[in-house]
Amino acid sequence: MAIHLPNRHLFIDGEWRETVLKKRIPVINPATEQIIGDIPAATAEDVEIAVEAAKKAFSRNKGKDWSSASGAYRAKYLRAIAAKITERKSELGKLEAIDSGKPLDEALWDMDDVAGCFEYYADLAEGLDAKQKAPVSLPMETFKSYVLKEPLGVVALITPWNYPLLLATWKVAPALAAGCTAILKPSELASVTCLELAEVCREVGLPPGVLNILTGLGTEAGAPLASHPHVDKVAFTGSTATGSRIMASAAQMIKPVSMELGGKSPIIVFEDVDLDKAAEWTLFGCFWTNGQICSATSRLLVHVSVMPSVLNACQKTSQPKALCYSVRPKKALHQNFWTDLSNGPKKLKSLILLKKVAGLVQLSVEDRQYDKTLKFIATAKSEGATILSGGGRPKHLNKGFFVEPTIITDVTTSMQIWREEVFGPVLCVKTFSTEDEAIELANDTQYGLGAAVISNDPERCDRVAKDFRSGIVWVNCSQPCFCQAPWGGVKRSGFGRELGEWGLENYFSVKQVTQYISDEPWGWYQSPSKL
Ligand SMILES: NC(=O)C1=CN([C@@H]2O[C@H](COP(=O)(O)OP(=O)(O)OC[C@H]3O[C@@H](n4cnc5c(N)ncnc54)[C@H](O)[C@@H]3O)[C@@H](O)[C@H]2O)C=CC1
Ligand SMILES: N=C(N)NCCCC(=O)O
Ligand code: NA
Repeated sequence: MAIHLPNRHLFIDGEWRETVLKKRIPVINPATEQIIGDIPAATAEDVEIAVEAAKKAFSRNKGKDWSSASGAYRAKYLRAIAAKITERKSELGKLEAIDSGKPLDEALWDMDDVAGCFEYYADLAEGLDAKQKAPVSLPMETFKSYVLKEPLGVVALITPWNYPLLLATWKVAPALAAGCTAILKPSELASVTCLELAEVCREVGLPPGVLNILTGLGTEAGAPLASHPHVDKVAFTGSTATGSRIMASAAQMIKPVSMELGGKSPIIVFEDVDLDKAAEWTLFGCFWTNGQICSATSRLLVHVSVMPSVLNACQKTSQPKALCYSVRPKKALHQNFWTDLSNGPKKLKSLILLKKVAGLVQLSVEDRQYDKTLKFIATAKSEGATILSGGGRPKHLNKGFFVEPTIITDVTTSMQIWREEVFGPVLCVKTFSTEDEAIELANDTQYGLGAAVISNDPERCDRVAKDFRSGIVWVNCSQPCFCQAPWGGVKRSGFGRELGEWGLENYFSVKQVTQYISDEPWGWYQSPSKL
């Protein structure tokens, strides 16, 4: 049962609109390497029209139609969007799977998270009105002060391909809840579900121009959007290199940005653990979503006394027949589980599917995720590391951008595999003997997004959680993510926090209103009437 890819245009000012230059980008199913459709390729010309639409929508009817309407009013649209996503969950999940290459059940899980995130920000939007005019206590009785939280304006939301609709939602939902109007630019490698979000917005009657969705290349659509003078803020998730480029262009206009960038996150496994649990979280932490998560715990630090048994358990668990690194109920594997790939790699949990760019998209070989991952593995080998398991393309699959889950040992801290983000299913392993040594190795990175500790000693977990230099810490788990809790990094993993109430603050400007409430003259000058 093949799934039909809808033919879409750009979504601007509440309507489908063909790109000015009529350019399109092919959509490739990474499981089959086949072109299964195409998406619009916006350019600066389209950006101009979309930004204008968002600007008008922000101030339409003096803001009463959106930006200064009540939070409760905006919440209704967010709830309607959530309901439509839920209604279309199975179709959207399939589209996400064939576009991004993630297993179908993971894509379906993402759709639940998308709907949940819209609902969550609807709740926060409803709470906004009561929180306005929050008083600020001042040290002088003759003054009174309060705070107004106002939407920042037109915001550009630029997102990557690993969680196409979910990471878009992490930005769209709070931006709209706050009263901003937005232009979303998803990744050219996976935009299909974001275009379906456009259709959802159209169906629920979101006021025109409130959310515009432009698909296209980073350089052709993303760059002119980020640098547009009428864009008041850029919220970005993606590579550190692109984040740096966007910051440089935003600096020209003193434009605020928030940055969710890469990572090389550690997971520390102490000697006091249950081996099965430790192995499962280690594998899930690095191999879930094909290892393509910015927070993947891709550096395993394991106590020297349990290293052989932990690795043994990991190797056993990552064999196709002992599939058990999903947090959901385990499913039996079909013997020929990789043969039906037409709907996406739905049963592939042990074989990891990677994205690759081909066709009309002009990117260098280095940017191709599949080649890049194999190159990382080859470099690790040439630098003297040992490929303990995996390390290549699965022999029985000759189509599709598949790479085996790979575990690498004999790693030193100067090796590329220790220092650089792979964004693929590659785990590198080092041992430690003391807690101090574990922390030092964990923090030996220019990144600081996630970090995990696995131990049965709660005090040790507390100490380690404090010592990690990261924005996210997982204790006795790795990767679970709740939209109520803050998400973001330190160091070169970026700054600013998404999700939770922090995610909403991203889209506000805070205005102080200070009032002089005394009847007495201020008294700095003599009263003119008394001169
Ligand atoms: N932190 C994360 O969640 C992610 C990290 N990455 C890392 O980035 C590497 C490369 O992946 P890419 O998809 O190429 O990431 P990328 O950073 O190039 O792409 C992310 C988004 O930025 C846009 N973009 C690219 N160049 C731009 C520019 N000059 N101005 C404005 N927007 C621009 C892209 O079109 C896409 O929408 C991966 O191998 C991985 O290491 C990739 C995706 C997500
Ligand atoms: N849905 C979960 N658990 N995580 C999403 C992480 C997305 C990221 O790479 O930024
Ligand atoms: Na794709």
